[in-house]
Amino acid sequence: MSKVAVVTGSAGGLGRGIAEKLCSNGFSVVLHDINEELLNKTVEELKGKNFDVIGVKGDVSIREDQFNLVKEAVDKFGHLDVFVNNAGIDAVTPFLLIKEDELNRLFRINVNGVVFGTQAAAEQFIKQKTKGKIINACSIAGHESYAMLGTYSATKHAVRSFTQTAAKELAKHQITVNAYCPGIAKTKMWDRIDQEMVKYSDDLKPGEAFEKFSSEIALQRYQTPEDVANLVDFLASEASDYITGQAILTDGGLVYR
Ligand SMILES: NC(=O)C1=CN([C@@H]2O[C@H](COP(=O)(O)OP(=O)(O)OC[C@H]3O[C@@H](n4cnc5c(N)ncnc54)[C@H](O)[C@@H]3O)[C@@H](O)[C@H]2O)C=CC1
Ligand SMILES: CC(=O)C(C)=O
Repeated sequence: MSKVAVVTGSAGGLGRGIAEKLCSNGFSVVLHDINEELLNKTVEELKGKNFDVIGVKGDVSIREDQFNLVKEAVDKFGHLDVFVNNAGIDAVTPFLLIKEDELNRLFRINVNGVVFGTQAAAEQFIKQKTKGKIINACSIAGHESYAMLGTYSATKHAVRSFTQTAAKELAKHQITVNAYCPGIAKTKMWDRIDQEMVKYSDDLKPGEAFEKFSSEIALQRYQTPEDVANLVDFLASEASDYITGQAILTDGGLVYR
C-alpha cells in the first residue's frame, strides 16, 4: 500500500517541487491549490509522468476547505500519512504603512491555514490510529524578521510557534509536527517580492532585490524547489521519526541558529 501525502499550494513553486519529489519516492499525492487552472495543468503534467495524483481545489484559510481536502484524500486513497501545509503568500510594505487588510490577509492564509490544515490532518491520523507527519512551510523569516517584510515575517514566526505547540500536544498520538525554513528560492513569490521592493527603493532595479538577498548566501547560489523538497522528503520519511517541534533551516547558509 503506497503512502499518501497532501501538499497545499502545490500547483506551482515549492509546493509543486515537494509534490514531485514525494511522487518520485512512491507516494500517492493530493495536489491542492486555490488557482484551479494551474492546478489542473500541473495534475495533468504529473499524471503524464505516471505519478499517482489527484487535484483538489481549495482555500487554506477556510477551515471547512481544509477538512474537505483531507476527506477527498481519504475517499480517493483510503488513508493519509503526510500533510504538508505549504501554501503561503507575501507582502512587501514599509512598517509605518502596514494596514489592517494586509495583516488580516496574510495571517488568514499563512497562519490560520496552517492551524486548520494541522487540525484536519491530526483528526484523521487519530481516527486511523496511525502515526502521522505534519510539515509546515516556515522560512528564514520565521527565525529572523526582515525590513519591508514585517507582516510576512510575523506570520512565519507564528507558524514556528504553532508547530511547537501542535508537536507537544499531538506527540502522544505519535504525530510529529515540524517545519521547513527555506531561504531565497526563485519562485513567483520572489518575483513579486522583488517587484515590490524595487518600487519602494530609490536605487534598486528589477531583479536587484533578489540578487541582493541571494548575494548573502554562503553556498553562492539561490535555492531550487528540489533543495526544499529534499528536506520535506526527509521529514516525510521514517528517518525523521524521532524529530518533532523543529523548524529546520534549508537556506544555503544565510541564517544561523
Ligand atoms: N520562495 C521562497 O524563497 C520562500 C518561500 N517560503 C514559503 O514556501 C511556501 C511556498 O512558497 P512559493 O512556492 O515560493 O510561493 P508561490 O507564490 O510561488 O506559490 C504558492 C502557491 O500557493 C497557492 N496559494 C496561495 N494562496 C492560497 C490559498 N489561500 N489556498 C490554497 N493555495 C493558495 C498559490 O496559488 C501558489 O500556487 C510559502 O509558504 C512561502 O511563504 C519560505 C521561504 C522562502
Ligand atoms: C520569501 C521569504 O520567505 C523570505 C524573504 O525569507
